[in-house]
Amino acid sequence: MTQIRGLGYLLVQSQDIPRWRELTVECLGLQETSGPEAGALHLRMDERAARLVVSPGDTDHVLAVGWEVRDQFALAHVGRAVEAAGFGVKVLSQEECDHRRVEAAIRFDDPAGTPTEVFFGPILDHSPVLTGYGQKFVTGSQGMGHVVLPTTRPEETVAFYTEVLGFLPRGAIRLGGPAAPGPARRVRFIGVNERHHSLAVCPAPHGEAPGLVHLMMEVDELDAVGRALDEVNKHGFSLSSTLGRHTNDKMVSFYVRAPGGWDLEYGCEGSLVDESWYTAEEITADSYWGHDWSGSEPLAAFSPTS
Ligand SMILES: Cc1ccc(O)c(O)c1CC[C@@H]1C(=O)CC[C@]2(C)C(=O)CC[C@@H]12
Ligand SMILES: [Fe+2]
Repeated sequence: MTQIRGLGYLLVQSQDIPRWRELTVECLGLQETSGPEAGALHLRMDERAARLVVSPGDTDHVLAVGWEVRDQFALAHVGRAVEAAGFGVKVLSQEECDHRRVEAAIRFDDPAGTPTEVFFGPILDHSPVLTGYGQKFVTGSQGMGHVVLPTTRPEETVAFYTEVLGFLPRGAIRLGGPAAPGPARRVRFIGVNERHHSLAVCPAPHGEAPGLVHLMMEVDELDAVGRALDEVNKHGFSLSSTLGRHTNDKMVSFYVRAPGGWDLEYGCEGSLVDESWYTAEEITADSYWGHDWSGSEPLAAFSPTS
């Protein structure tokens, strides 16, 4: 049984904070809030102080994927398991924890090179959550959403999350479709709670920045997804994929290119997994309908010139 309860936060760096604000606040309806870092964009989705923080910098890349555990005992347990697997673990200082607004955290790189943190004790903000469309973000026991990580070492990366951190396989899709020539390369979906996947590991040709394929956030109503889609188009953001419904988690979503060459997936109606009966399946289409990727600009993780 994994100690990890869900995706807790995501910290990224970007050269273009104003455009990030336009996308997340004006188009997607996240709440901008105050925070410890001057010049950074602190974004609220729920009662947590901030779920997504975008810090200004010279390059665009992930600073930390934050996984949440129940308490200090679970954190110690995970730290020991990661060290025993031969990975260097750093305990974050009080200052670093204050910056993230958590009680305690550890940090290590996963086999893909993703800066990974495990924490407990998020600090809450009890003021009303003011979202742009009156929508609620689906978080709570399902965590803040899911991330898809690119990796040049898919086997090691999946083995790390499943065997060291105890994440659960939640199926796969073959890249290039079921009849692709050569050895099968799979995107593997991995979960830790009732959300179908909190993580997906995507084979990628090279391992440089930004270190992310996408972040998915879920809202509680289709109208918010539609309204966000209108605003994304109105504000001239590049749609990586049109609206569609996925075959595995049944989510209705679209994908928009964020500054930095990776995507934000914005959706609703994700299904819940019942671990009593679930078995990992291989899907042969990413969607029942929609999700036209043909207008997508290349992902930074896939283009050799990034
Ligand atoms: C197939 C699928 C199911 C549920 C999801 O939340 C989800 O993001 C996906 C798509 C995963 C993946 C991706 O994000 C990058 C572009 C990919 C690699 C494809 O070209 C097919 C699968 C896609
Ligand atoms: Fe996704």
